[in-house]
Amino acid sequence: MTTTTDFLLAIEDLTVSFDGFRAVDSLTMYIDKNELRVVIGPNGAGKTTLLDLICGKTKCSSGSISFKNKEMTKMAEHEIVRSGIGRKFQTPSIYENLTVYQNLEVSYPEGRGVFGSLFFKTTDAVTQRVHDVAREIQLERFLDTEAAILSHGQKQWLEIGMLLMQDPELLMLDEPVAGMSAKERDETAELLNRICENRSVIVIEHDMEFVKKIARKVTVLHQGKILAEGSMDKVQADEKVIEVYLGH
Ligand SMILES: Nc1ncnc2c1ncn2[C@@H]1O[C@H](COP(=O)(O)OP(=O)(O)OP(=O)(O)O)[C@@H](O)[C@H]1O
Repeated sequence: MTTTTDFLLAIEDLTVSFDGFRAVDSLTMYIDKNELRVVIGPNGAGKTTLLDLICGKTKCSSGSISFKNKEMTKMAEHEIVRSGIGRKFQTPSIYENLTVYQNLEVSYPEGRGVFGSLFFKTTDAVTQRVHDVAREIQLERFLDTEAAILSHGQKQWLEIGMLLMQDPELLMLDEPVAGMSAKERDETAELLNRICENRSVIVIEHDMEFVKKIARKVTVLHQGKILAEGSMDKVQADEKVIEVYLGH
Protein backbone atom coordinates (compact mmCIF):
# COMPACT_ATOMS: atom_id res chain seq x y z
CA MET A 1 0.00 0.00 0.00
CA THR A 2 1.32 3.41 -0.95
CA THR A 3 1.18 6.20 1.55
CA THR A 4 -0.44 9.53 0.66
CA THR A 5 2.17 12.03 -0.51
CA ASP A 6 2.54 15.53 -1.94
CA PHE A 7 4.71 14.13 -4.72
CA LEU A 8 3.26 14.03 -8.20
CA LEU A 9 4.82 10.63 -8.75
CA ALA A 10 5.89 8.21 -6.03
CA ILE A 11 7.68 5.06 -7.16
CA GLU A 12 8.29 2.64 -4.33
CA ASP A 13 10.16 -0.64 -4.28
CA LEU A 14 9.51 -1.14 -7.99
CA THR A 15 10.86 -4.32 -9.55
CA VAL A 16 10.51 -5.97 -12.92
CA SER A 17 12.13 -9.29 -13.75
CA PHE A 18 12.61 -10.66 -17.24
CA ASP A 19 13.30 -14.40 -16.87
CA GLY A 20 14.82 -13.79 -13.46
CA PHE A 21 16.88 -10.76 -14.58
CA ARG A 22 15.89 -7.65 -12.62
CA ALA A 23 15.98 -4.79 -15.15
CA VAL A 24 14.52 -2.49 -12.47
CA ASP A 25 15.36 -3.62 -8.98
CA SER A 26 13.57 -2.37 -5.82
CA LEU A 27 13.63 1.18 -7.13
CA THR A 28 12.26 4.04 -5.05
CA MET A 29 12.11 7.58 -6.39
CA TYR A 30 9.86 10.60 -6.04
CA ILE A 31 9.07 13.36 -8.54
CA ASP A 32 7.71 16.72 -7.41
CA LYS A 33 5.11 18.81 -9.18
CA ASN A 34 6.79 20.96 -11.88
CA GLU A 35 10.07 19.13 -11.43
CA LEU A 36 12.40 18.42 -14.34
CA ARG A 37 14.28 15.21 -13.54
CA VAL A 38 17.04 13.84 -15.72
CA VAL A 39 17.78 10.12 -15.59
CA ILE A 40 21.20 9.03 -16.78
CA GLY A 41 23.18 5.80 -16.61
CA PRO A 42 25.06 3.28 -18.75
CA ASN A 43 23.44 1.17 -21.46
CA GLY A 44 21.16 -1.46 -19.99
CA ALA A 45 20.81 0.38 -16.66
CA GLY A 46 17.02 0.14 -16.84
CA LYS A 47 16.18 3.71 -17.87
CA THR A 48 13.85 2.90 -20.75
CA THR A 49 12.32 0.05 -18.76
CA LEU A 50 11.53 2.52 -15.98
CA LEU A 51 9.59 4.74 -18.42
CA ASP A 52 7.89 1.62 -19.84
CA LEU A 53 6.74 0.74 -16.32
CA ILE A 54 5.44 4.24 -15.57
CA CYS A 55 3.42 4.44 -18.80
CA GLY A 56 2.08 0.90 -18.39
CA LYS A 57 3.78 -0.57 -21.47
CA THR A 58 5.54 -3.04 -19.18
CA LYS A 59 3.88 -4.41 -16.04
CA CYS A 60 5.96 -4.59 -12.88
CA SER A 61 6.67 -7.76 -10.94
CA SER A 62 6.22 -5.94 -7.63
CA GLY A 63 6.18 -2.50 -6.06
CA SER A 64 4.07 0.55 -6.62
CA ILE A 65 3.76 3.59 -8.90
CA SER A 66 1.50 6.22 -7.45
CA PHE A 67 0.56 9.23 -9.59
CA LYS A 68 -1.38 11.97 -7.79
CA ASN A 69 -1.87 9.38 -5.06
CA LYS A 70 -3.49 6.93 -7.43
CA GLU A 71 -2.00 3.49 -7.99
CA MET A 72 -1.01 3.01 -11.64
CA THR A 73 0.55 -0.45 -11.76
CA LYS A 74 -2.70 -2.25 -12.53
CA MET A 75 -4.00 0.31 -15.01
CA ALA A 76 -4.09 -0.06 -18.80
CA GLU A 77 -1.87 2.19 -20.92
CA HIS A 78 -4.75 4.33 -22.21
CA GLU A 79 -6.04 4.89 -18.66
CA ILE A 80 -2.58 6.05 -17.62
CA VAL A 81 -2.48 8.50 -20.56
CA ARG A 82 -5.91 9.78 -19.56
CA SER A 83 -4.69 10.25 -15.99
CA GLY A 84 -2.17 12.78 -17.30
CA ILE A 85 1.03 10.93 -18.20
CA GLY A 86 2.48 11.49 -21.69
CA ARG A 87 5.40 9.56 -23.13
CA LYS A 88 7.57 10.32 -26.12
CA PHE A 89 9.49 7.45 -27.62
CA GLN A 90 12.85 7.79 -29.37
CA THR A 91 11.51 7.56 -32.92
CA PRO A 92 8.98 10.24 -33.86
CA SER A 93 5.50 8.94 -34.59
CA ILE A 94 4.13 12.00 -36.33
CA TYR A 95 1.91 11.80 -39.41
CA GLU A 96 4.33 12.72 -42.19
CA ASN A 97 1.64 13.49 -44.77
CA LEU A 98 -0.34 15.84 -42.52
CA THR A 99 0.53 19.46 -41.81
CA VAL A 100 1.89 20.63 -38.47
CA TYR A 101 -1.58 22.06 -37.74
CA GLN A 102 -3.31 18.76 -38.51
CA ASN A 103 -0.82 16.75 -36.48
CA LEU A 104 -1.55 18.91 -33.46
CA GLU A 105 -5.27 18.97 -34.11
CA VAL A 106 -5.61 15.16 -34.18
CA SER A 107 -3.83 15.02 -30.85
CA TYR A 108 -6.45 17.11 -29.09
CA PRO A 109 -7.95 14.84 -26.43
CA GLU A 110 -11.37 13.43 -27.09
CA GLY A 111 -13.99 12.99 -24.45
CA ARG A 112 -12.70 14.98 -21.51
CA GLY A 113 -15.13 14.75 -18.61
CA VAL A 114 -18.56 13.20 -18.51
CA PHE A 115 -19.97 14.66 -21.70
CA GLY A 116 -16.71 14.53 -23.55
CA SER A 117 -16.00 16.21 -26.82
CA LEU A 118 -19.67 16.58 -27.68
CA PHE A 119 -20.02 19.72 -25.61
CA PHE A 120 -16.51 20.92 -24.93
CA LYS A 121 -14.58 20.37 -28.13
CA THR A 122 -15.48 23.61 -29.83
CA THR A 123 -13.57 24.54 -32.94
CA ASP A 124 -12.35 27.73 -31.30
CA ALA A 125 -10.92 25.90 -28.33
CA VAL A 126 -9.03 23.47 -30.57
CA THR A 127 -7.70 26.25 -32.81
CA GLN A 128 -6.57 28.23 -29.80
CA ARG A 129 -4.83 25.24 -28.29
CA VAL A 130 -3.08 24.35 -31.57
CA HIS A 131 -1.73 27.89 -31.83
CA ASP A 132 -0.63 27.98 -28.18
CA VAL A 133 1.21 24.68 -28.50
CA ALA A 134 2.72 25.59 -31.89
CA ARG A 135 4.11 28.77 -30.32
CA GLU A 136 5.54 26.80 -27.40
CA ILE A 137 7.36 24.36 -29.72
CA GLN A 138 8.41 27.20 -32.05
CA LEU A 139 6.57 25.83 -35.07
CA GLU A 140 3.91 28.51 -35.42
CA ARG A 141 5.40 29.63 -38.75
CA PHE A 142 5.14 26.06 -40.03
CA LEU A 143 1.50 25.34 -39.21
CA ASP A 144 0.64 24.76 -42.89
CA THR A 145 3.83 22.85 -43.63
CA GLU A 146 3.65 19.13 -44.30
CA ALA A 147 5.39 17.34 -41.45
CA ALA A 148 7.47 15.25 -43.87
CA ILE A 149 9.61 18.24 -44.86
CA LEU A 150 10.41 19.41 -41.33
CA SER A 151 13.97 18.98 -40.06
CA HIS A 152 14.71 16.08 -37.70
CA GLY A 153 14.67 18.45 -34.73
CA GLN A 154 11.40 20.07 -35.76
CA LYS A 155 9.80 16.63 -36.05
CA GLN A 156 10.87 15.86 -32.51
CA TRP A 157 9.38 19.15 -31.29
CA LEU A 158 6.19 18.43 -33.18
CA GLU A 159 5.86 15.14 -31.37
CA ILE A 160 6.43 16.89 -28.05
CA GLY A 161 3.72 19.35 -29.16
CA MET A 162 1.34 16.47 -29.89
CA LEU A 163 1.82 15.30 -26.32
CA LEU A 164 1.37 18.86 -25.00
CA MET A 165 -2.02 19.03 -26.76
CA GLN A 166 -3.20 16.61 -24.08
CA ASP A 167 -1.81 18.87 -21.37
CA PRO A 168 -0.15 16.05 -19.38
CA GLU A 169 0.93 16.72 -15.82
CA LEU A 170 3.88 14.40 -16.35
CA LEU A 171 5.76 14.23 -19.62
CA MET A 172 8.44 11.58 -20.20
CA LEU A 173 11.04 11.92 -22.94
CA ASP A 174 13.50 9.24 -24.02
CA GLU A 175 16.67 10.75 -25.52
CA PRO A 176 14.95 13.81 -27.00
CA VAL A 177 18.09 15.31 -28.60
CA ALA A 178 19.48 12.17 -30.25
CA GLY A 179 20.48 13.04 -33.81
CA MET A 180 19.89 16.79 -33.38
CA SER A 181 22.23 19.58 -34.46
CA ALA A 182 23.91 21.70 -31.76
CA LYS A 183 21.47 24.55 -32.40
CA GLU A 184 18.49 22.21 -32.18
CA ARG A 185 19.85 20.79 -28.91
CA ASP A 186 20.08 24.31 -27.46
CA GLU A 187 16.54 25.09 -28.56
CA THR A 188 15.29 21.80 -27.09
CA ALA A 189 16.91 22.71 -23.76
CA GLU A 190 15.04 26.02 -23.81
CA LEU A 191 11.83 24.22 -24.74
CA LEU A 192 12.11 21.78 -21.84
CA ASN A 193 12.93 24.58 -19.42
CA ARG A 194 9.72 26.31 -20.56
CA ILE A 195 7.58 23.17 -20.53
CA CYS A 196 8.40 22.26 -16.94
CA GLU A 197 7.13 25.60 -15.66
CA ASN A 198 3.70 24.04 -15.33
CA ARG A 199 4.22 20.29 -15.53
CA SER A 200 6.72 17.67 -14.45
CA VAL A 201 9.15 16.22 -16.95
CA ILE A 202 11.33 13.10 -16.79
CA VAL A 203 14.11 13.04 -19.39
CA ILE A 204 16.43 10.16 -20.20
CA GLU A 205 19.54 11.45 -21.90
CA HIS A 206 23.11 10.44 -22.68
CA ASP A 207 24.27 13.79 -24.05
CA MET A 208 25.96 15.31 -21.01
CA GLU A 209 26.33 18.79 -22.53
CA PHE A 210 22.56 18.85 -22.98
CA VAL A 211 21.97 17.40 -19.51
CA LYS A 212 24.01 20.23 -17.99
CA LYS A 213 21.75 22.79 -19.68
CA ILE A 214 18.55 21.40 -18.21
CA ALA A 215 19.47 19.44 -15.13
CA ARG A 216 18.38 20.39 -11.68
CA LYS A 217 18.17 17.01 -10.00
CA VAL A 218 19.75 14.00 -11.67
CA THR A 219 19.13 10.32 -10.97
CA VAL A 220 21.84 7.88 -12.00
CA LEU A 221 20.63 4.35 -12.65
CA HIS A 222 22.89 1.33 -12.72
CA GLN A 223 21.77 -2.29 -12.92
CA GLY A 224 18.19 -1.32 -12.19
CA LYS A 225 19.05 0.55 -9.00
CA ILE A 226 19.79 4.16 -8.08
CA LEU A 227 23.53 4.65 -7.98
CA ALA A 228 23.40 8.34 -7.10
CA GLU A 229 20.92 11.19 -6.98
CA GLY A 230 21.26 14.93 -6.56
CA SER A 231 22.50 18.05 -8.29
CA MET A 232 24.57 17.77 -11.46
CA ASP A 233 27.67 18.89 -9.53
CA LYS A 234 27.16 16.30 -6.83
CA VAL A 235 26.51 13.47 -9.28
CA GLN A 236 29.46 14.41 -11.52
CA ALA A 237 31.81 14.32 -8.57
CA ASP A 238 30.55 10.96 -7.33
CA GLU A 239 33.29 8.30 -7.58
CA LYS A 240 30.83 5.49 -8.28
CA VAL A 241 29.19 7.47 -11.10
CA ILE A 242 32.57 8.29 -12.66
CA GLU A 243 33.55 4.64 -12.48
CA VAL A 244 30.45 3.14 -14.11
CA TYR A 245 29.35 5.94 -16.41
CA LEU A 246 30.98 9.33 -16.75
CA GLY A 247 34.55 8.04 -16.87
CA HIS A 248 33.89 6.12 -20.10
N1 LIG B 1 11.07 -6.99 -22.53
C1 LIG B 1 12.29 -7.36 -22.12
N2 LIG B 1 12.63 -8.66 -22.03
C2 LIG B 1 13.85 -9.03 -21.61
N3 LIG B 1 14.81 -8.18 -21.24
C3 LIG B 1 14.54 -6.86 -21.31
C4 LIG B 1 13.26 -6.38 -21.76
N4 LIG B 1 13.30 -5.02 -21.71
C5 LIG B 1 14.50 -4.67 -21.26
N5 LIG B 1 15.27 -5.77 -21.03
C6 LIG B 1 16.63 -5.78 -20.50
O1 LIG B 1 16.66 -4.95 -19.38
C7 LIG B 1 17.89 -4.22 -19.31
C8 LIG B 1 17.60 -2.74 -19.19
O2 LIG B 1 17.22 -2.25 -20.47
P1 LIG B 1 16.83 -0.73 -20.74
O3 LIG B 1 16.49 -0.63 -22.18
O4 LIG B 1 15.82 -0.32 -19.76
O5 LIG B 1 18.20 0.00 -20.45
P2 LIG B 1 18.55 1.53 -20.70
O6 LIG B 1 19.13 2.03 -19.43
O7 LIG B 1 17.38 2.24 -21.26
O8 LIG B 1 19.71 1.41 -21.79
P3 LIG B 1 20.05 2.34 -23.05
O9 LIG B 1 20.78 3.52 -22.51
O10 LIG B 1 20.92 1.44 -23.88
O11 LIG B 1 18.77 2.69 -23.74
C9 LIG B 1 18.68 -4.61 -20.53
O12 LIG B 1 19.62 -5.61 -20.16
C10 LIG B 1 17.64 -5.18 -21.47
O13 LIG B 1 18.19 -6.16 -22.31
